[in-house]
Amino acid sequence: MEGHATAVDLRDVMIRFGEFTAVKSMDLTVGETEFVAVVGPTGCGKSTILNTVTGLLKPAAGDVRIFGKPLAGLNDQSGYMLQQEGLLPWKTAQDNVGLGLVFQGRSVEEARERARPWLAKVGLRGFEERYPHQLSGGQRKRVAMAQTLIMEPRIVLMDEPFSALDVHTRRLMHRILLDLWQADRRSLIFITHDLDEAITLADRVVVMSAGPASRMVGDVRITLPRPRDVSALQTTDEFVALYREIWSLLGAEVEKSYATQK
Ligand SMILES: Nc1ncnc2c1ncn2[C@@H]1O[C@H](COP(=O)(O)OP(=O)(O)OP(=O)(O)O)[C@@H](O)[C@H]1O
Repeated sequence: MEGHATAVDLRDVMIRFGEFTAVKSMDLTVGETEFVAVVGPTGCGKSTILNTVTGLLKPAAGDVRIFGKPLAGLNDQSGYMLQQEGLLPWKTAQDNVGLGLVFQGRSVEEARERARPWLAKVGLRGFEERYPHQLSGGQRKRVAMAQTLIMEPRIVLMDEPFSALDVHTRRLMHRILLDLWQADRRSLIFITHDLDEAITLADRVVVMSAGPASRMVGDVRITLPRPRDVSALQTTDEFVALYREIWSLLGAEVEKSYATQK
């Protein structure tokens, strides 16, 4: 594992909703500068795992440690970016980016001051005064990304953040995310259905089995050198070999999941 310290350490975690066992036994470790993607069939418990890392869900069994300490209550070291970006429609891009700072008690002026360079970092200089409905889907995602990262969480959690975007915009988002992450490496857990996306971005791809009662079935190190050229990468022999290796694990689980949902 990369990174000197372990940021997230889930050991034999079981998550239940009443009588329903969503996750039977999950082990997941993520280093403090490591980018880990989690893939698995629909309903296997990927979001459930992220919610466990945030402290929103309590495991029925097992251990959750954040930077070595057992997680009690909410994880105040994590920042969460969801699939639905949740921008406030009545606030401008810069006020949406600064929202977390205002919640923390900073003045609106200070929040705006600090939001502006973040908008520039995600390529939205000049868009400060736009409202969410005046932005494209990809631009709204960039605002949401800045809104998460401005808080400088030590652990960044992303739940299918780009799944609603077209393939070109998604690739642009990959480039922006990798540039930001490489400039200031954090522990990052990225949930996706898209194996190309997982391999393009991550240091490791963790594969979960079909649910219910899912578990980890694979943990593959992505040896592709960084910095990565997201447009050229996917046709390289190394990428294709990694895709095959991981799909040999994931494909079987996806088939199982189809079989139970027919
Ligand atoms: N609050 C809840 N109450 C009951 N069951 C739940 C709850 N939240 C999730 N589940 C169930 O737990 C399982 C895992 O859900 P989760 O949303 O984590 O899956 P996922 O892998 O993120 O799915 P997808 O890929 O479709 O987004 C599913 O069977 C889901 O129906």
